[in-house]
Amino acid sequence: MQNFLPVLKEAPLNTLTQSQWQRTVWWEEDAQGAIVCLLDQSVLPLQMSVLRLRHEHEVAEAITSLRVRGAPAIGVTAAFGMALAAHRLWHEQGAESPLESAYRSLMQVEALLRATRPTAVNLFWALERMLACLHTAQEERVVETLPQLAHLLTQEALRIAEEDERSCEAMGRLGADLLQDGDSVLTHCNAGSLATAGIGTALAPFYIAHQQGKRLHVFVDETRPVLQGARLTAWELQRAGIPLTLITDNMAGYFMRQGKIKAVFVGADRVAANGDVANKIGTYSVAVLAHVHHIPFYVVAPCSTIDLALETGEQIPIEQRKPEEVTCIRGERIAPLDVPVANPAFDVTPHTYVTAIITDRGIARASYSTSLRQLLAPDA
Ligand SMILES: CSC[C@H]1O[C@H](OP(=O)(O)O)[C@H](O)[C@@H]1O
Repeated sequence: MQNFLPVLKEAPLNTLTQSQWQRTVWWEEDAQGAIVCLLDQSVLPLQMSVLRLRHEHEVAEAITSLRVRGAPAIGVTAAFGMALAAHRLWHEQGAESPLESAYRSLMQVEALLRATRPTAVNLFWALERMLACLHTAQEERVVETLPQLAHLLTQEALRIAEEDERSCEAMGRLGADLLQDGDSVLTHCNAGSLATAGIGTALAPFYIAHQQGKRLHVFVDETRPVLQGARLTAWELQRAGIPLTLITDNMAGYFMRQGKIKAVFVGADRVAANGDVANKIGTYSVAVLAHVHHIPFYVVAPCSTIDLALETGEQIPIEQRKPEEVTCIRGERIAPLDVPVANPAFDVTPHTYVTAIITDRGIARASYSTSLRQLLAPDA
């Protein structure tokens, strides 16, 4: 059920509670069961629509269709999807339904959610957390009934969401220390509150610096083909009162050469052990341009985005998305019929172009093979 709300300059906040208005993904329960609530990012900024999902298949579709997107946000959403499935089984099969069949069903749900998108490692990190919770419950008989299992999974998913909120704040504070009053910066895609359960990754330093009174100007790459910059980052920054200039992706070099860009801040979908970074397509081009112009290129990513199991970025799977994202804009065709199309959704920036990786546990600098492992060490 979607409730479309007109997006005015300031939408009617009484339509949504202040917290819902700020949030990307959240959890609700009612007499019929549980609900995964999502701000539908596929229709922003022209429409403000809250999706209220009661089935894990709807959650999987929301991730695949980018109604919710952004590495941390899809991890949190998938975790809620696992908990939602447990609540659905409980309400459909009854509180006394045997746990063993529920465990089998939930393993199938995990496989469904795992298959939604291949690049952002947060999705798999969050599902591993939920699987660990499930296996512990099963092997140590932590729970005796399906309602207890549903509650246990819900608490784990809520912890994942709360941890992401805190990690966004931590990255924001560390990143804000790298910003001076009057800085003009550039960002690519959307790595803001819409991409997380908190205030964002790459945009978090801008929000914190703004709160600290530092005057910033943000150049926002529109980020073809899905336009996360034009549609989502511009919307977020405008609502936050942070001055911005929206540019097309092919303008970044022009403004760098004019000396208009002091630093670049981007998010990440997966960081390999050597510091290679997978992020939205076009990030590599921005990184090379920044390198040529001696502009610091910062990656902002929580430790849940770092994949030490992959030695280099060459091993990161790159999602290939449907041609219509390139040949159409909002359903309007802009290219000839049957034209051959390539649509990789991400690229990999070699660590040599990365000035620093700002994480929730600290700032990693080269050599990343050492610094990232130190940050992720259990006793760090
Ligand atoms: C904070 S992660 C944001 C990250 O995710 C985006 O990809 P998508 O919109 O396809 O989910 C993009 O790579 C952002 O940097």
